[in-house]
Amino acid sequence: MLVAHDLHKTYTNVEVVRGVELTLDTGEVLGLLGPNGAGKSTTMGMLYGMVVPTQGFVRLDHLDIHTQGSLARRQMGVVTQDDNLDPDLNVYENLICFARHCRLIGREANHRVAEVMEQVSLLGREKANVEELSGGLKRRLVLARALLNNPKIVFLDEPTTGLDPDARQDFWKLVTQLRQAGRGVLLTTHYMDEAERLCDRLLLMQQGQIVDRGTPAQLIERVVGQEVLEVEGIPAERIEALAERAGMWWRPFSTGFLVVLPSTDPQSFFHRVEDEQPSRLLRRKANLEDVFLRLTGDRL
Ligand SMILES: Nc1ncnc2c1ncn2[C@@H]1O[C@H](COP(=O)(O)OP(=O)(O)OP(=O)(O)O)[C@@H](O)[C@H]1O
Repeated sequence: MLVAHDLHKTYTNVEVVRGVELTLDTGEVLGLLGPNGAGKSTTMGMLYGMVVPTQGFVRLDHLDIHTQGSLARRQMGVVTQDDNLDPDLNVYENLICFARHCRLIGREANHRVAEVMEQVSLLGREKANVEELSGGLKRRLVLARALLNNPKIVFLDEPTTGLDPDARQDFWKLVTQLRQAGRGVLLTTHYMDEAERLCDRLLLMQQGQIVDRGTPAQLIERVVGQEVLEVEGIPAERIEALAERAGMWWRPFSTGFLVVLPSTDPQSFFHRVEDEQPSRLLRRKANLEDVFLRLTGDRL
């Protein structure tokens, strides 16, 4: 449905996005992950037509985003990083104003506003002032606004940043419902649990380029492996020696180290580390955060 080919963006001689290729289908959640400044928001901006690419193109079905932008954008909903709601208007007024922008008027507009409010569980709060809403409710209102034009694709740029765990889970349910309703969702997030839980496929970005892609499970298995150890209380040289003898990747992690367990005979390796008498030793399944640490050397 959405296709981006060879996208580049240069700002004042610095190429911040370099050769991005991606597709997004109906009923699919695609995650765009990467450290701060990797180029995720710029890429997203090019996908929904707010940032003009220096090179490359984006198509939604047969519409070119940059030459047929207004037609294409009618099929898109965008939740940006900032809430950008009008603080002088209440919840209902924020939605009805945007409905007009989507060319909805009269009863049709009222009907659609009621529908999206129900969809994001905001019914009953029509008269609430935007400033009175919690962070989670504001995010739901921004999502409701993005859904007014019944978009095929919804762009969510770090939608749950700053939300408490309950509000994040509420938002996750809404994203799952969007997927079930057959919409394509493009999501950026710094929360690896969120990406693992919600996304069908992931693209990992670093310094403007996509450095790896796959399902969460594929990336974890391919980039890290099945299991890792979190180790504290032994010298770096010992971990280095053990890891290098087994040919396994390791790195400093929190107040200790992270080391990958070999897939053949992981138990022996575990015992060798245990014999060093660490003050803390945790054996656990590898996760997306480990993938990220391995690929970028950074935390998200
Ligand atoms: N309008 C602009 N003018 C100049 N440079 C810009 C502009 N917008 C973004 N950049 C630069 O492009 C690079 C990529 O920024 P972008 O916001 O796309 O990264 P990001 O991966 O979304 O980061 P974050 O996770 O912090 O949101 C950064 O170095 C940023 O400073």
